[in-house]
Amino acid sequence: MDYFNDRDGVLHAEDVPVTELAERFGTPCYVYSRATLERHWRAFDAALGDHPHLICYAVKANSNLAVLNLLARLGSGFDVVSGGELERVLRAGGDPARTVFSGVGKQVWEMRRALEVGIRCFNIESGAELERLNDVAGATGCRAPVSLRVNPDVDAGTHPYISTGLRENKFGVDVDTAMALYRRAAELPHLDVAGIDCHIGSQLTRLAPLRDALDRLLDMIDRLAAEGIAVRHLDLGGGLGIRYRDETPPGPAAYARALRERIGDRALEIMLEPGRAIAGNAGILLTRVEYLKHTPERHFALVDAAMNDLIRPALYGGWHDIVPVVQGSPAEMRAYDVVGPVCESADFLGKERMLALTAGDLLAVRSAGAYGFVMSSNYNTRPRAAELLVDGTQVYVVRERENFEQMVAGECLLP
Ligand SMILES: Cc1ncc(COP(=O)(O)O)c(C=O)c1O
Ligand SMILES: N[C@@H](CCCC[NH3+])C(=O)O
Repeated sequence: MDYFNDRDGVLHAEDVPVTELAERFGTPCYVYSRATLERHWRAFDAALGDHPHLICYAVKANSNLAVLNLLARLGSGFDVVSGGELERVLRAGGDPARTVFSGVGKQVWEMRRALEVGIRCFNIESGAELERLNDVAGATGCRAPVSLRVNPDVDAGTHPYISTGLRENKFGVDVDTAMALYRRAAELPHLDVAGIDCHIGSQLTRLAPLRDALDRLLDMIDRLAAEGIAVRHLDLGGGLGIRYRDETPPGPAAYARALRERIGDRALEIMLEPGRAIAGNAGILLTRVEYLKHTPERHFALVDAAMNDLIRPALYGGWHDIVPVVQGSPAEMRAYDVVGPVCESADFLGKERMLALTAGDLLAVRSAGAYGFVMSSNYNTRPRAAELLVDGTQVYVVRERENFEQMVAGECLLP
């Protein structure tokens, strides 16, 4: 079931014609489907069934407060990577006791704040960070729950920019270093060894690398137990891919089966940090064709969304389906490069897409719910787009389009 689908030749977001959204709220804008977000979150939760578990949605994928709030209401946990994301979770009604803190560069203020609100666990990525957290916790008069993020050196088979579990990546620590750091953590007075963690990359389309990583972690868990260091949870991070084009990634059910099989009867709570798999296909970017431009080399559709709105095509060569909102155009079908107004040749949303277009047509860029708005910027002093959330026939403006004053707020002229 796709909650973005054609009805009578018009793309709908749940029960609302997307044409109506464009008319009422303008373009470009992001449109999210509440039903899709819920269905995806519940699929993870159901897949782990009665095994003790916590789904910590990766806030970075889509951090809109309304999105976080609806997941919090389902009972979701959260994975944050900054003090800012932690504040978003709190503002959205998320439970700090279900929140884990990942990331290689946690600052003292971020650690302090996370301790103050009582987060579930710090995913520690280096020896220096471990020592710093012990000091901060000591000064705060508490014990900090920790996991070590293991870099298992497995090839996740994804784009190099979003691969994180290889030795050359900055993330986590190798197995031997992690073993030594666990011994150190067990000695430090202000740390509580709670779990073990890894995250090998994003947009994974095969289970094999996840299984390999899991096997390495389970082996470590058994060795640590033999040394008297008991970890209570196993956090395998996020990473499950989605279908942008023709990928066939494993779903949460297959993933959970593989996990439970291998974990066997070890008393381990399972944590997962899915981001893209929950939000990616729950959103579209709506844009309008401003001009058509035909050159001897190419046909261009110049649209009102750009790389500042959706940077994935420019940054990773990310492929997003681009579909007309209204079917049945009489215009000639051509291979269009769909490009924005930004002054960069990397400013494209898609290349050589077969489309029948007329200026003024609406297009939907699909699979834009994750790493879309959150990676947007004001480059070329373009306002960041509005975000809408559709729930059946209801439409909520969950973030207004920026105005010029907001874009220059905090800047000043020289005296
Ligand atoms: C530590 C961590 N957890 C979770 C995620 C979420 O990943 P994804 O959106 O691929 O599920 C990421 C991003 O890749 C991450 O770095
Ligand atoms: N921003 C990336 C994913 C990054 C994952 C971050 N750990 C993307 O759009 O594919």
